Amino acid sequence: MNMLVDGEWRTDALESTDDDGSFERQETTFRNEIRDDPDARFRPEAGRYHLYVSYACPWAHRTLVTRVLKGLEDAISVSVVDPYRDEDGWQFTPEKEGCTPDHVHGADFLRELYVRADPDATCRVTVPVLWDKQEDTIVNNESEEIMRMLDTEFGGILASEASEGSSVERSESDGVASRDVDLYPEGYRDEVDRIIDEIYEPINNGVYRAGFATKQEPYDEAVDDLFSALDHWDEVLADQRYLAGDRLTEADIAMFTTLVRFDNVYHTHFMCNVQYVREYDNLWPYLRDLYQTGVADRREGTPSERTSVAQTVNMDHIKEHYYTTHPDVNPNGIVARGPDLEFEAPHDRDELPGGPPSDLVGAASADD
Ligand SMILES: N[C@@H](CCC(=O)N[C@@H](CS)C(=O)NCC(=O)O)C(=O)O
Repeated sequence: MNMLVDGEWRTDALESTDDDGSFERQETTFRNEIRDDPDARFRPEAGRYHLYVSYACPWAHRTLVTRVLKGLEDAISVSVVDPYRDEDGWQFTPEKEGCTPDHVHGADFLRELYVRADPDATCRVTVPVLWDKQEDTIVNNESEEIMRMLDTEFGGILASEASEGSSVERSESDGVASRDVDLYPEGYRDEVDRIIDEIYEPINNGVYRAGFATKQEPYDEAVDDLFSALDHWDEVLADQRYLAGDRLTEADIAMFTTLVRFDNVYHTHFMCNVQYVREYDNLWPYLRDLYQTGVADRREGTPSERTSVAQTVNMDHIKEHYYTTHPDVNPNGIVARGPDLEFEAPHDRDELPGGPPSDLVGAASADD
């Protein structure tokens, strides 16, 4: 396994699969918080923070979806790494489609930023990374915590942007600023936390447990857990629009980034092939509903190109990453062709109670 040990890049560090063949995910290391509190070390400020992501990574993808739904595109900048990861870890290859330079330091490798933040770092070099340009360090590299911070701590920024002249104009023309989107609403919080926790092991991490298992038994266990959890949520979603009921929440974002990769990658590459998501009666329309959620373009009444969940999905990066980056799983690095999914097809989920927060819209409901 490739990781930093005392600030040095090592390609011979301990394995991530146990003796019994089960995949073990490592703990993340940078766990600071941005808080909307005058005494906090990291305070929400427009232009201060930067996100390092891979479009391929489901964990990083959670932060991108939250950033877009919250309207934080102008407040928090983003750099995108190359989807192909070799022995050198994540790298910046701006010449490649969909990738960017490291806008903050012009680094060649993501690991340089980890060492800059902690010269003695001993950890895996993972995305997402939330970087503080002011203190020149990593705030946090745990997706769930970053998602929560973007969701709950930046309300003041959006409100103040909206009260400035130019932002108000922008707000009226494309709905970017002053957005009423709370993805962790009062009254739903315990349920959202419970669901995020509940789906993590069998679903979000379950696909990896299946794909990286090196023995039959842990693979079987992972696949059983995964599909019983998917069956369960398919049933739940027959009567309610979202995982926590009638409101779109962070729990849906956590589920979305796994489901959207499922049929193209996990089904084949990770051998999660009991069933496709597109064969589920409710999970498949639910996935399309989330994919089509975005900010209303006020002229058209449909999600605008710039600010929708769809715009955060880069299937080319997703497929290239998984199929080419795990030689143990797919030694020849051939990228499986299909399936071609119609994420844009109508979903009829708007017939169920509830809907996206008031400033968001789903494409199918807008057509009605
Ligand atoms: N707990 C982390 C996990 C992030 C993670 O594992 N990211 C993967 C990409 S999908 C990564 O960067 N892996 C590189 C490595 O482990 O060397 C989170 O949720 O943010």
